[in-house]
Amino acid sequence: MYKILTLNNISPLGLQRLPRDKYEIGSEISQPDGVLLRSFKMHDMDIPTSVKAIGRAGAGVNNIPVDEMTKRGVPVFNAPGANANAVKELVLAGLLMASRNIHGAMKFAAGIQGDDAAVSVAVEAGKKNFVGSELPSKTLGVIGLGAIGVRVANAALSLGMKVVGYDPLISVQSAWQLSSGVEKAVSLDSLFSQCDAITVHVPLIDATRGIVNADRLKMMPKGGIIVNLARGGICDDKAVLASLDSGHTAAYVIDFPTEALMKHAKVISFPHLGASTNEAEENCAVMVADSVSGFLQDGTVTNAVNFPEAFMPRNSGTRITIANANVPNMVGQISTILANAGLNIADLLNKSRGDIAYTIIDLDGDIDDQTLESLRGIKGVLSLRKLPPVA
Ligand SMILES: NC(=O)C1=CN([C@@H]2O[C@H](COP(=O)(O)OP(=O)(O)OC[C@H]3O[C@@H](n4cnc5c(N)ncnc54)[C@H](O)[C@@H]3O)[C@@H](O)[C@H]2O)C=CC1
Ligand SMILES: O=C(O)CCC(=O)C(=O)O
Repeated sequence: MYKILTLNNISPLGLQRLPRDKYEIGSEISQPDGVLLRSFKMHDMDIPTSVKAIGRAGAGVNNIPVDEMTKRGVPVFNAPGANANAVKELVLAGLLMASRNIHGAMKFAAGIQGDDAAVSVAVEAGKKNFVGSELPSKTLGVIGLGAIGVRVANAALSLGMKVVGYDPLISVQSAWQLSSGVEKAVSLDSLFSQCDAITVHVPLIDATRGIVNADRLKMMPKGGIIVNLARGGICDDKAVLASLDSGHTAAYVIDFPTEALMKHAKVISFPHLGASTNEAEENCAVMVADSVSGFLQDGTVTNAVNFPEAFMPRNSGTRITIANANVPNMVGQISTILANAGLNIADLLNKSRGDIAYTIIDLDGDIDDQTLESLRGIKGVLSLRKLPPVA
């Protein structure tokens, strides 16, 4: 029986992928084998040593101590692209809300008092204060062309906008999916200087913290719109507020409001709503539950942010999996110990990613505790698991 601790509500469709004859699931589970979460902040949590896998039902993993888990040899899985359409739709909504002053106009309309005739007079008199502008005459800058950025860029093109993108680390897959109509910015500064609206779709990491800052906001034409549905911290909120106050920036759409942001008339705040659709919640939960169960039951690795992809079909024997530092002669040391124990390797897969390597070995016969301890004793081994033969 595997024990799964849930730190947030996970869509039942995902939890159904973990059958109850094999999985005990709950929010109060002790000594869990796996953890499933969404935005719960794990940095201050004492993560039990029983944890073998963590599954983030979403994209961003800045709420998880990934480096610490890597040192423990614990994979952290996410659900790449599973909520991208949901975020794209809210970005487009935010862009339209800002460019058509929908937010202020709705507040005005909700505040009108009186009978039908009075309402009609107030509506016609008040609407001049909310004149907006249309998207086709505008240039959108998209920073980060991954699962979400590509969808936003392509959708904005189809709405008639000119689109400029920036992503020095763009993946081959994203490059294939990106419309050829999206122009490439040579630098962030160049993107800011040519865009009327800018939307960020990068992870929050040291390199992206504060990339929307006072100097770059000044490079934008007057009346610009900033959309941040990625993470608080990617935009320097103080600089954005100052630019809104000066009248240079027209609107800020944010999915991570703070007290100061929420009070501001030119800020459109959403309550971290980007991925909150039934479809996205189900997609994310299913994808990550499958990754976690694949790892717990078979040692396979799909969509981990800190482990290499690793898949080897299961034979009927005992399987061992080893995560170790990516240094020379690890496989040599492992196979020597197995040979000395009289164990034959039926199948072996060894993959690496950066500083970490991961090995799956199917054995003819069982492996005893002493041999397992010898393997654990190899310098550089981070974690080792023995998976019983498939029933
Ligand atoms: N508001 C919400 O509910 C949601 C927010 N997000 C946020 O959006 C972010 C992006 O999500 P996805 O597009 O799914 O991730 P992704 O991993 O598919 O794309 C991220 C892109 O950012 C690029 N990138 C990384 N560093 C960069 C840099 N310094 N400059 C420019 N580009 C850089 C990468 O090359 C990659 O193409 C997530 O990390 C998360 O923080 C994601 C889903 C929901
Ligand atoms: O689970 C959520 O609602 C948040 C989604 C998110 O921020 C992400 O996937 O990075």
